[in-house]
Amino acid sequence: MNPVNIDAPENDTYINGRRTPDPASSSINTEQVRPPMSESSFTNMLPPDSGEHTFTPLIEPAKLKQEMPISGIAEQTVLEGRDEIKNILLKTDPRLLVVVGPCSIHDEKAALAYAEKLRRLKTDVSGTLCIVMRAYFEKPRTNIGWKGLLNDPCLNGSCDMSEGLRRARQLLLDISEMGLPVATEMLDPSTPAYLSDLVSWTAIGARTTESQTHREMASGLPMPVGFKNSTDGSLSAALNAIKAASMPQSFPGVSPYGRTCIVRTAGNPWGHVVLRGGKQPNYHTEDLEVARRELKEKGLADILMIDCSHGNSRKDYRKQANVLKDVLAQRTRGNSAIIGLMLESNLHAGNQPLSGDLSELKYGVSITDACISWDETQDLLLYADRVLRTKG
Ligand SMILES: O=C[C@H](O)[C@H](O)COP(=O)(O)O
Ligand SMILES: C=C(OP(=O)(O)O)C(=O)O
Repeated sequence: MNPVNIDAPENDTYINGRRTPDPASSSINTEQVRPPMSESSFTNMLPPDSGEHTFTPLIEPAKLKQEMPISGIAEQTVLEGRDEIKNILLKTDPRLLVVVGPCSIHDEKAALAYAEKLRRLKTDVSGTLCIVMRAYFEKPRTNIGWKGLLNDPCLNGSCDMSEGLRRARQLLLDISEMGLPVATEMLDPSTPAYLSDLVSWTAIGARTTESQTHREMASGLPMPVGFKNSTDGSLSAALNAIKAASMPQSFPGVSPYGRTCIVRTAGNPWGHVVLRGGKQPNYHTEDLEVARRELKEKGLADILMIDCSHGNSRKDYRKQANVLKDVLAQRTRGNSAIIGLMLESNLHAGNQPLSGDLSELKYGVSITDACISWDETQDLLLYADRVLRTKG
């Protein structure tokens, strides 16, 4: 837990537990700053070889929201999006939920251009599909790599998370004001306090579904939450997560005013599984039968969402179309558990490495997982709409 003293001026930095006043606002020589008792105790707790740790306070969630308040239109989009998704989960709305968009957002201009195209398409297919845009700002990495706009918005390792939070919130406001509801992955437990009021659907990823911390976080989220199956393909962690997150939980967390405190949540009844494949894809008929049996054995609702990317496409974006078509066919043949799909899509197909020279980055191309292009996305969603209209 971050030991930062919330009463300290916002721009002070902590080095090995010692407060260092913001040089811009103070002429005190940092060598002369004697840490108060609690801070020196913390310093003593660090192992002698721990190197240099620094602690830079972030803006309080309540302050960020005050600076960048949700507008009436944005709030309406978010709440309507949540209600539509809940009705799909209850099966009172027969449409298919489609969470579609970039693997990660690194360029807001491209994200808004994508959102504008999706907004127009959403209207055309609204009779059969409930479209929600992926706006992912936090990337869980298998080992190392860029961890998303929130962590490193300047893409250069400077990790200016204050800027990342502002830019993520601004983009969420802009997309919601266009009337397009948004989905994201919540990775760091401190993120929801800054952004959750602008999100209609949340994923807990394959690498964190088994984590108690993430289940606790999900139990307090105000929107439906999809739990991915584990990276090896097993489902049990996701099923246990749905149960854990549906219950009231008590855990240490951070208040809207940035203070560590005991959080008590009410439980989130809207948890469901997202099948994303693992060592093998898990979207075929027999996989869905197994998943439905496991849901039943656990006493959970007969609800499945299928991620066409990740393990289900064997990380080959060109296979996402096959997955979508196969799952649609299963649904039109009568598999009533299938309530939604996920696609990783960007303005342009494929992906590109994040190298040192940012001027080399191609516009509208993912810097994390490879995505299908906008043109292919549009064709696929129009295809899904046709299939669902004719075959139900
Ligand atoms: O969707 C994103 C990635 O699959 C996930 O962040 C893991 O990526 P990595 O294996 O490239 O680290
Ligand atoms: C990281 C993601 O998925 P998963 O957790 O399934 O790997 C993602 O959807 O961006």
